[in-house]
Amino acid sequence: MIRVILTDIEGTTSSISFVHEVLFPYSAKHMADFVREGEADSIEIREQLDAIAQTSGVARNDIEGLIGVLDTWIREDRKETPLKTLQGMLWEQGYQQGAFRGHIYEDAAEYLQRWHDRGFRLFVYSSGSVKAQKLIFGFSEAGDLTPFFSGFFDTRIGGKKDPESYGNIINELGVEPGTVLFLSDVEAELQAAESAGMQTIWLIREGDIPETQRQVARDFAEVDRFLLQR
Ligand SMILES: CSCCC(=O)C(=O)COP(=O)(O)O
Ligand SMILES: [Mg+2]
Repeated sequence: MIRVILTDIEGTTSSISFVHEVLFPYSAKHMADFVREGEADSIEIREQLDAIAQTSGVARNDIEGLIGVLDTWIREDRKETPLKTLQGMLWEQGYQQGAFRGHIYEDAAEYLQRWHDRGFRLFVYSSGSVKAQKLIFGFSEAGDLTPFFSGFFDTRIGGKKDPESYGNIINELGVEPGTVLFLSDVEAELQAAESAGMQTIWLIREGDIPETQRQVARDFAEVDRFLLQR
């Protein structure tokens, strides 16, 4: 019996193109000034720079070198927690200034509401920081969807391809693993969630559906059919 739905964002509730063609370019454009201008006043920015220096080996006092690391990580789509934290802080400005609104597929917005109303507990697990998750759903094209969610998980709980991360989430939720349905467009994430005992559905929103033993859905309406059969 499914009681909890845990969802990925990019490629699942929201288009890959919104993340890669709107959010990532915005962070690439504004990151250097954001870090240079914010460092003196913001402990949170300084903490991320400490972590970047540690991971990269670039000297902590070499701000331009650390900005270079951030640029590379954005280009390479690295899921490094300090990058994700800084991106969330930056995107907050973009959402608040109306530079963009969060893309959520219509079916995702509709079924998140329906599932919430039917008593499922909804959670997000994304590489984007919890702040970034609350922003994309809070400033979405469909309005503020954050009230539908009971909680948010990001890379601080672990990487999305690591089975241990899903075990950590299960411990936090205090539920039986088999009562959790994880939705994602990335097979390695589904594999990791299954290793921890979760049920999974592979969202394939575009392109051909490959030969697979996995439960596959084109959209959240198809996920709902699966839920109704259970
Ligand atoms: C929270 S919106 C930005 C998503 C993001 O930064 C990212 O890296 C995508 O990660 P996901 O785990 O949602 O595929
Ligand atoms: Mg994804």
